[in-house]
Amino acid sequence: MFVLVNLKAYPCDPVAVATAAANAADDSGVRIAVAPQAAHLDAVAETGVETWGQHIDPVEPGSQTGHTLAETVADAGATGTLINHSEYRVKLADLDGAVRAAERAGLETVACANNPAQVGAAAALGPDAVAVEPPELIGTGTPVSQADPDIVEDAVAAAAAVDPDVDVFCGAGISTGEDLAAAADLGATGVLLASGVAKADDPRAALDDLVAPL
Ligand SMILES: O=C[C@H](O)COP(=O)(O)O
Repeated sequence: MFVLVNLKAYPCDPVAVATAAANAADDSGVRIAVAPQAAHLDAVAETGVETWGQHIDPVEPGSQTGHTLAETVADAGATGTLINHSEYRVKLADLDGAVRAAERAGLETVACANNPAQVGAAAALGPDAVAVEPPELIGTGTPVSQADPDIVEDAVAAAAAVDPDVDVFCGAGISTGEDLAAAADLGATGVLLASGVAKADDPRAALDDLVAPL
């Protein structure tokens, strides 16, 4: 299982969380990545943790003020990026363009989707993985694997029907090892989570609990 921790815009210390994640990954052998704000990519990457962007734009180098360029994200030390997070949705054409931009820059991609139908559409664009997240469960602490297990299984089926090479992750409300194990049982090969770690008093303890069943 891949554990992708999105720090969103939470007022946490990104380097402290990244250091905790790097140590938890080293000690457990579990793949853990951290996606900080774009301005914190360099500092997070310097901790040695696998570092991801939260977003890239479907633009090429050049006259593109205010956009997040895939190459810059890679230069800052990221090896992958989220695209189309529920809190930063993009048009289908821009999702396509962002996946192509990530390929150009050598970034791995996780395209987010709200439901299995969107998972199928996103998978058709050839990201490395899709992450299904019911928006109403984000930040609630109620895990998608418990509140809506069918959506995870249906997302796995929807992606497999389009492109069996696209991995399926799930997210929303995941914060414990039990949640992570339930996601794996439903066919997910990774989880996308945020508040359970970014808002934890002790991020290292939260991460250790998450990966304990693996
Ligand atoms: O990117 C992460 C997801 O939106 C899940 O957030 P959450 O773990 O706070 O529910």
